[in-house]
Amino acid sequence: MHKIFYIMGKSSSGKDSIFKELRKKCPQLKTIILYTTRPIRSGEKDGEDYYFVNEAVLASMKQRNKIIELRSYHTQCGIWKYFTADDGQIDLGESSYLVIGTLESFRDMCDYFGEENLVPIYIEVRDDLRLERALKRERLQKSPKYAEMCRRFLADEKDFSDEKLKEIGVENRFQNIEFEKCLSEIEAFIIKRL
Ligand SMILES: Nc1ncnc2c1ncn2[C@@H]1O[C@H](COP(=O)(O)OP(=O)(O)OP(=O)(O)O)[C@@H](O)[C@H]1O
Repeated sequence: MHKIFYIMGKSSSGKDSIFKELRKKCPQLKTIILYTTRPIRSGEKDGEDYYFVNEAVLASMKQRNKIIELRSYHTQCGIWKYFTADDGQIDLGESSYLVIGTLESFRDMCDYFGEENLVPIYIEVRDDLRLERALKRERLQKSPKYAEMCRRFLADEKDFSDEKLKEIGVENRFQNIEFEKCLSEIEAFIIKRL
């Protein structure tokens, strides 16, 4: 049976950046494209970063029991939902997968696919450095949303408390200080388990 390697971490810890590089280094890992109702950001592509859908599409998938996990965020710009759908993308008999998610979605994925089929990968960055990176990234957006950035930074404290990390059995923590070093550590960790 193949595995789902599940990348988690606070906002601006580097999940997306690590994910993108891992895809190049481990082409045998397939990706799962999540769905979101949040507006598309500069530089993102529909069907690549996410499937950007509206509430009507979500409601229709819900009605057909196609939602594996769903998270809602009460943001400064309204409620944004992110979800994984049972849309035929995932076949653990065929391949392993590389996915980014939250602690809650990790739990739901464990319930759906079996705990033994998921491997958590937790990325960490010191708070001051993480906030600096978040601000730098936000400044590059066409309409920076600083309030939302701050809300996420504060919410992370609760969402990724030590108790919660322990609860889901996160043992594999990777420090993203030097990008290349962090990337190689995660790559080696994955290759060992493939
Ligand atoms: N090791 C690093 N050194 C410096 N900058 C980094 C490092 N890793 C990532 N970054 C930068 O930090 C910013 C946040 O990274 P990224 O978008 O990958 O984080 P994320 O965890 O996916 O964030 P979010 O969950 O908020 O979308 C990006 O601008 C990225 O280029």
